[in-house]
Amino acid sequence: MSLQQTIDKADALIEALPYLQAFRGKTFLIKMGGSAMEDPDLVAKVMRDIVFLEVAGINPIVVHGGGKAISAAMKDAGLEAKFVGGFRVTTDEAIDIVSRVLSEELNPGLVRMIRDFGGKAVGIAGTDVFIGEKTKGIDPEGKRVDIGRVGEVVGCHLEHMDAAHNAGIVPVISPLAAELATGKPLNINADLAAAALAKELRVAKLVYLSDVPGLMKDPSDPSTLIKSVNRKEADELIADGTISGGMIPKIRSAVDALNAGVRKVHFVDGRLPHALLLEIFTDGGIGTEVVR
Ligand SMILES: Nc1ncnc2c1ncn2[C@@H]1O[C@H](COP(=O)(O)OP(=O)(O)O)[C@@H](O)[C@H]1O
Ligand SMILES: CC(=O)N[C@@H](CCC(=O)OP(=O)(O)O)C(=O)O
Repeated sequence: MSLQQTIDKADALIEALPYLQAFRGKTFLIKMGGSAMEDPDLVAKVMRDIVFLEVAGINPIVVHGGGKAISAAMKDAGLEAKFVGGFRVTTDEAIDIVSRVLSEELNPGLVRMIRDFGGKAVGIAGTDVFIGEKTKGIDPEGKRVDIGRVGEVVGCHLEHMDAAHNAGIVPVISPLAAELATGKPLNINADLAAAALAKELRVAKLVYLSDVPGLMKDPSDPSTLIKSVNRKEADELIADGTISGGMIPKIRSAVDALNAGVRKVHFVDGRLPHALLLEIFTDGGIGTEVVR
């Protein structure tokens, strides 16, 4: 490596200086999408970036998804994965699979990775954090239909979170809620779970890691990345059909979180090495920022 290359490395650290100064002591909520969790090597790189944030004095909280892994496990069990309005139809049989995949496979895997990089992490079942109520799905004709054990978040218990925070441990939370009426588990869309907690904690940043470079005018063309969007523009992009599928709950909950006082929301490609650090610590960023 030439001397100049070595100096460039130090420049990168200096570019991060104002951000490190601004963010020390702040809480960031990072939603790790299931679509970015397929390759364990790439997931491990994200977890290493999270350890970096923690060492830099930021309090990262991870809420993870797992839609793809749940669908695969359902298929193995001979069940068909069906979605209504972006929510998984979750029968009594399916909720057991959802709970198992999230709590016994994906959640401990993320915790282990953080620990492997010398970080401290604790897995927290979403049922110990989120209080939920059953919700209906909206079918393509706009009708409300029963979709089983699916919920929306109506409140959060923060005791486990506070304990983790005070001990300097990264909480890793699954997207399940305990039903208010029965205490039984409800399946929660992970984007909504992340936004609910971000709102409750009024975090400085909410970051969605997914499998696309960010919000795009044409989802099949990365050169159409939208670098920055405000709440009004986001609504227009939903109305004109630019935003569809899994991006709808993300952008809706982003706007919701901003309305509730969250400072900034980011959409970043979780498969790109160091995307999280590049978005947070460089002047240009690399994904989409959603601002008020
Ligand atoms: N305008 C858009 N820009 C980017 N992605 C979009 C857009 N509209 C729809 N999408 C889709 O949203 C998907 C991300 O949502 P989802 O699959 O639910 O991810 P995750 O598992 O990370 O929550 C992308 O893979 C893409 O196909
Ligand atoms: C109700 C509902 O749809 N829950 C989601 C929970 C996981 C999730 O949201 O995962 P991603 O972030 O990978 O999409 C599901 O069962 O797929």
